[in-house]
Amino acid sequence: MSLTQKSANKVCNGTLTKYTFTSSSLGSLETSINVFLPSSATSTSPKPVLYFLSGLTCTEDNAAQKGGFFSAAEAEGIALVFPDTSPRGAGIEGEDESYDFGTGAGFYLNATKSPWDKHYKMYEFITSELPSKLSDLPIDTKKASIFGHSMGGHGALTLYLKNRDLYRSASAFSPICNPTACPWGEKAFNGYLKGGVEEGKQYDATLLLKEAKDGVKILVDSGTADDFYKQGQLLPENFEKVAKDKGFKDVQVRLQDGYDHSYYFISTFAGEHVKFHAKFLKQ
Ligand SMILES: N[C@@H](CCC(=O)N[C@@H](CSC=O)C(=O)NCC(=O)O)C(=O)O
Repeated sequence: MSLTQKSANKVCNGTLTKYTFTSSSLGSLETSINVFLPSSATSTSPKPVLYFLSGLTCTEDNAAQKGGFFSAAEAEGIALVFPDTSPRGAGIEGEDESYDFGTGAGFYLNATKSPWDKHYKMYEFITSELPSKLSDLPIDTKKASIFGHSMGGHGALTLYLKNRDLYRSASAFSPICNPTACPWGEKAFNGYLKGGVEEGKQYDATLLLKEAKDGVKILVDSGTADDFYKQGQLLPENFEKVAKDKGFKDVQVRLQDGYDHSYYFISTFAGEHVKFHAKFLKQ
């Protein structure tokens, strides 16, 4: 087993375990994940998995500690995996200077610009290396879905739309829906990608949805009192317009009255999101 266990806590009758391992995708840096296993998970009854991608400044702990996902995951018999949001300790100059680039802000892409391209490969990490690391756990990684928050919502939507064979459904809380058209996305793509925003189009959920074949299963929730929404960082209206234009019946974009960008919002709708994915994971 290449996972090193750091802690384990019983929660909602299941178990949350923190593991570390050395990641090849992230240039041989150590990374940490939290894994929730429902009490029904056994080697003879492995459970489907729902990956949660967190937002800017987060580690693997924010959503585990504040998301409120465990009760629904236990009831549905679904494992949850919470990875970190970037490599840590790459030693790149400027890596820790801002909250929205570098450490804690990997943007779930594969960097192509030096010096970021050696370590900042969160796309490869989540889609390929992470599932392989779960092989000794009672998890059926062939039954997988993905969700996330803000930058992690962008990650969930784009990884799903680019890998319909890997994930059955995607959902997101306050996602960055159209990163080629907002300041956070422009900064990330210009910083990590040789081709800048043009190269970043391959990581833009609204643009990917335009090219998607029908059958997409997506739930998006954003709050009307979210300052980042008001500043035009999230642009759910652009994503919704494409879904409507394409006639995608299984794409829901909901604006929730009075909710902000915080984990209070996420925890309010956490159970609904887990149940949304359970429909597809248990088919
Ligand atoms: N200036 C703030 C911005 C950081 C922030 O709000 N991060 C959000 C995600 S934003 C989009 O990806 C977050 O989830 N924060 C952690 C939390 O536990 O709430 C700052 O630097 O804090």
